[in-house]
Amino acid sequence: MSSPAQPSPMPSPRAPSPTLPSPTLRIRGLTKRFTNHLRGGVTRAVLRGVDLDVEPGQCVALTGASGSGKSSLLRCVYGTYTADAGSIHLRTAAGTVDLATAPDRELIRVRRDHLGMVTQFLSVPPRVSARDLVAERGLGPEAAAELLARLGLDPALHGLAPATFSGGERQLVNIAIALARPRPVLLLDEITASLDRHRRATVLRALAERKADGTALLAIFHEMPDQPGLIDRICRLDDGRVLEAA
Ligand SMILES: Nc1ncnc2c1ncn2[C@@H]1O[C@H](COP(=O)(O)OP(=O)(O)OP(=O)(O)O)[C@@H](O)[C@H]1O
Repeated sequence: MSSPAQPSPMPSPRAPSPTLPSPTLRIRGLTKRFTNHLRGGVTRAVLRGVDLDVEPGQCVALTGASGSGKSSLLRCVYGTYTADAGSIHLRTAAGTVDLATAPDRELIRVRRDHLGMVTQFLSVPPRVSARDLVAERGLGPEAAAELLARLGLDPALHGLAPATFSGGERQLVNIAIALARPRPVLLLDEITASLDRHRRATVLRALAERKADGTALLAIFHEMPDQPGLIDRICRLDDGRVLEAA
């Protein structure tokens, strides 16, 4: 696979859009317990009253030991896991919704228009090309190919379905799908872990651009990226709570 093209210059950071209410994401008292039914219903509290705000145009990096609950926190925000207690207010120009209690139909609408999540796993229908998967998000085929190329996916792969792609190639498709439709909040779960150094830098630059456009980012990183201007705050999950680390 060829090396990615020389990156286009980063846009100068702009102030967050004044039309977006602040904070975009306000989490209060978020609690999540898991019950092991194979062990007599023993319960383990993973999140024990998480408080966290993410402002428009801000990137909050989430760290913490393995198993500290970082992915669980993101999954609660995205609605994959239901919260046991607490609130997760997502504020957009269209209004505020509590993701902790929103009905499924509302969650689906919020995900489409306001809240994206990228994980390390690509789940896509078979026999649909990488370009079409990205284009389907409203971009059109040319812009989809441009985005994929910019992220560093070899153009020879654009017309192929990602089923046979390498881990890193699949991840680039995953990221392109998430970036294809701009949404005010992006949840990112270790999205650069399978990428080489060049592509990691390219993806981090693309995230910094989204941030400069006002997108709020809540991102799990095991290794803190050194992309200038990307990370505004580092928060650590410890004993089920979020501590401000920097
Ligand atoms: N669906 C689930 N059912 C039961 N336990 C779960 C579930 N999801 C997560 N856990 C447990 O919750 C704890 C936190 O897991 P989580 O994946 O959120 O941690 P993490 O901080 O993201 O870890 P890592 O850095 O290793 O990815 C772990 O002990 C995990 O086993």
